[in-house]
Parts: sequence; C-alpha cells; structure tokens
Amino acid sequence: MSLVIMRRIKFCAGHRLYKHGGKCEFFHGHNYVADFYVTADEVDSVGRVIDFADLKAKFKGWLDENWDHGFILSEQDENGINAIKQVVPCKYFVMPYNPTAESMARYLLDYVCPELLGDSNVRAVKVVVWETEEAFAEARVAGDVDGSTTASLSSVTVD
Ligand SMILES: Nc1nc2c(c(=O)[nH]1)N=C([C@H](O)[C@H](O)COP(=O)(O)OP(=O)(O)OP(=O)(O)O)CN2
Repeated sequence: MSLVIMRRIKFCAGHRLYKHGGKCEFFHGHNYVADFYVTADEVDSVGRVIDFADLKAKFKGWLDENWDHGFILSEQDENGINAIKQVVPCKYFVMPYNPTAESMARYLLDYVCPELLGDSNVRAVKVVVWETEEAFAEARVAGDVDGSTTASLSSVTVD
C-alpha cells in the first residue's frame, strides 16, 4: 500500500506555443492550476506523508518566484524572448521545450520537484497542470517503484 497526497497551487502566467500554427502562437495567458502528488515510504509521527503547509511553502514559493505573473517561453523562440525583453520591468522563464501544459508538468516533475524535495523523505509521483478548467496534462513517474523521475505524459480535455 502506498499513500499519496496532493497539494494544489494556483498561478497565472503568459506564454505562447512556438510554431503552434494556431491562435496559441500569439502571446496569451492562463490561470493555471498545478497539482503536486507526493508520497513517502513511511508517514511521520503525526501520521502525515508531509505537512501540506510544507508543500505549499516549497511549491508556491518556486512558482511565485519563477512562473507567476511572468512569461514562459521555449528556448527556441528567439523572437518571443527578444520581444519580452523589451518590456520594463519584465519577468520571463525560458524552458528547454515549448511551454505546453504537458511540458510544464514534465518540467515540474523532472527538475523542480527533485530540487525542492531533495532534503525531505518524500518524492513526487505525479504533477498535473490545468491550463484551463477544461484541459489538463499530467506527467507521472512510471511505476514509482524506484523513485525514477522518468516522466510519462498524457493530456485530457474535459467537455
Ligand atoms: N496538448 C496541448 N494542446 C494545446 C495546448 C497545450 O498546452 N497542450 N495549449 C494550447 C493553448 O495554450 C491554448 O490557449 C489553449 O487552447 P484551447 O483549449 O483551444 O483554448 P480555449 O479553451 O480558450 O478554446 P476556445 O475554443 O477559444 O474556447 C492549445 N493546445
């Protein structure tokens, strides 16, 4: 049996999908919801995987500093990066791939969660990024047997 808890963090950010070929290639923004699922081999003396407040401090802290009220752009999107740099003051975050909901979930699971949870006994097994109230993408650790952070991806649109 494994115990998994989830902490939800909301943030807003701008982005565009480089070479998307449709309306999402324009600069636009979303009110995102990120759900972080974490587990531990044992609960603590209080019966917690980890205090929800600790998860909030870690994940909201990172999101507030890096993505909230900023623009998220692909490193391939030189034109977009140059454009956003013209704004004073500007806040932007460059990702190694296009900032789809899938890629944002993957980035959080692959890079951000290990960085933030490294000093604790918990590990992230899934991150879900809701781009709208109707569509989300999730990245999850395959099997979560060995704590591997190899993400598998899926996305869903809700009617
Ligand atoms: N698999 C993915 N597809 C799309 C993503 C994504 O992250 N993963 N992102 C977008 C755009 O960012 C876009 O803003 C959202 O698209 P869409 O669902 O079409 O937006 P709306 O809900 O606002 O659609 P309306 O028809 O205008 O109401 C695109 N695709």
